Amino acid sequence: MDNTDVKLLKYKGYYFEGSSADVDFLEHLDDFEIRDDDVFIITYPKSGTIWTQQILSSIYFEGHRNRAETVETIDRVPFLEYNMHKMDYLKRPSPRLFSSHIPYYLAPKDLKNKKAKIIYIYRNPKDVLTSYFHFSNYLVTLEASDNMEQFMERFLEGKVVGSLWFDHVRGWYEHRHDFNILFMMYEEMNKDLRSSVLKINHFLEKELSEEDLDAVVNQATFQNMKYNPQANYDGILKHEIGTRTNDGHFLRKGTIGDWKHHLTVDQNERFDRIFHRKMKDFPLKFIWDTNEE
Ligand SMILES: Nc1ncnc2c1ncn2[C@@H]1O[C@H](COP(=O)(O)O)[C@@H](OP(=O)(O)O)[C@H]1O
Ligand SMILES: CCc1ccc(OS(=O)(=O)O)cc1
Repeated sequence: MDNTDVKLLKYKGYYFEGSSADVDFLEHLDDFEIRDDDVFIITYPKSGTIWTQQILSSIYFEGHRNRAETVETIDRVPFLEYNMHKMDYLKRPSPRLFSSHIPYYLAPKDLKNKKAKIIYIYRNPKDVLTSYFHFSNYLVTLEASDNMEQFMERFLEGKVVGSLWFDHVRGWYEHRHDFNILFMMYEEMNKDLRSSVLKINHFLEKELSEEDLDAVVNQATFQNMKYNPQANYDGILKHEIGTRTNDGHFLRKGTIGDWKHHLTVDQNERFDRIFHRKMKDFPLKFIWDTNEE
């Protein structure tokens, strides 16, 4: 695998995708001016970011609900730390929607005024690992691996964009009282999309007609997103950053438990041992399999 375009940037102990992150911006992130009606999606990579971007922008923008809007997902809900299109975030009209993979300790200090809202999506880490393995081999700026063993090693060391999954999820959860934050589980969204959209809608204090709600849910199904270029970051990934293959999609399988097809028995047992050690006493539950309640 060719890794010549890979750029991993470590800033304050956390790994960013180095070709898109701007160190000057990061240095001022703490003072980034937050508005009360800002909404942030915060995730560890591969946990359902683009899905929630789709849901949020459909809730907020009627044009998007009726498919009249042409702006790409990435420009509707831009990444705070990856300002790909050099937007002036300070001049964006309210309500501003942002996504981010930052850990809790890099959050702008104004976010602690508890008015702006954060939606934190978490996903079982074996599926995160599996999704991330494929995505790292897809995007030219992420380090590709020859096999799962190699990638799993880096994931468990935290030498990937997003750093260590365990620290990210624990960090945000343990500091939840500092923020106005809703925790959503990828697997619950997957099992019951409509209830999840309603939960998000309620948290956002938005009122949508039944018809609008149906449109939001309909546009956020995997089938409807998978072949929609806007819902796959096609513009930015295929034409700006670059991919290692032409036939992939950002949306891959969108299932629960795909890790079972990619981890060996030994790898799975090792993962379990580390998970149980690192997540001991962690109260959020995880769903590992599609049949699990
Ligand atoms: N509508 C949807 N339903 C289910 N999964 C979705 C989805 N939209 C995106 N995903 C999945 O979310 C993962 C990407 O997360 P992120 O946006 O945080 O990088 C991918 O997982 P898979 O690689 O397992 O398919 C992708 O397919
Ligand atoms: C802004 C587009 C983009 C860039 C890099 C990504 O990778 S990761 O999720 O940070 O690993 C995703 C989206």
